[in-house]
Amino acid sequence: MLEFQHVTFQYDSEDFNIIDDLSFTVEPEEFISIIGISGCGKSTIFKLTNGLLKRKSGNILLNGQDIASVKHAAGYMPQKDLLFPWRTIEKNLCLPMEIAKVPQSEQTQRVSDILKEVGLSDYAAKYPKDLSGGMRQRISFARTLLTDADLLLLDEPFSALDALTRISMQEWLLKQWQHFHKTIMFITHDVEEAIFMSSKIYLVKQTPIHELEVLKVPMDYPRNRNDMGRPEIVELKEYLIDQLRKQVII
Ligand SMILES: Nc1ncnc2c1ncn2[C@@H]1O[C@H](COP(=O)(O)OP(=O)(O)OP(=O)(O)O)[C@@H](O)[C@H]1O
Repeated sequence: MLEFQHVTFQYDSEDFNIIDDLSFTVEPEEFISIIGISGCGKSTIFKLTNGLLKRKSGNILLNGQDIASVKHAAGYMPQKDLLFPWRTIEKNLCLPMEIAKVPQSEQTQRVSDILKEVGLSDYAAKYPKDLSGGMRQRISFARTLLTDADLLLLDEPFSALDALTRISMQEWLLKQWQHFHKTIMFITHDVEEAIFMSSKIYLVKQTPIHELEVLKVPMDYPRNRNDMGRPEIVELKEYLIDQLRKQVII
């Protein structure tokens, strides 16, 4: 379980706490989405979770331990795939293991296994430019899995994809989540995407972020897009849009 306990954070260049006494929990193996308007501090929550930023006060615990002391605590997948264009897909996937000095034979085996899992075995020797946007995001997700973290932080991973690829990637990611039993925290601006993917939505209602409103999505897995038209889902969608719209300054 991930626990934020009274966490406060301030950027050096700002004169206020962007995260202000924030507490919340995420249960193991859940798929949750964080939604909020642009610039409200969603990515800051991720950067505090993966240790890129240091909190001013409070605790961030993973299964009861200070997250900073947990090995391979969180895997991070950014919006852009960040694959090196001069490295093959296999070599891109090996990179974190090269840094961790994992033996070569183990690297090759693990990359071969993960490529099979994500359905891209035929692309090991190709370069990122040979892959579509959706395929590159699948590779990027595979690289996040290779961190061995149980908690995956996915920061708007599908925002640059066209609408149809995005829909198939959503379905693909849900299958991966169910297969690998990871805890996923997912940032998106897209209310429908958040509802379709998540068991719970964590809504940012104000900046500085003092609390997150947690809304349960009343749909079972596996998800069916036809259920998106059910009255309680439409009601949830309208509530979320309404809450976000209130905060947008035009
Ligand atoms: N390194 C930094 N130094 C100072 N301020 C920063 C820094 N990084 C982000 N901010 C500010 O903190 C606020 C929150 O940023 P953050 O990236 O967490 O928001 P976000 O909700 O993820 O935004 P978006 O949805 O647009 O990606 C923004 O106003 C941003 O300008």
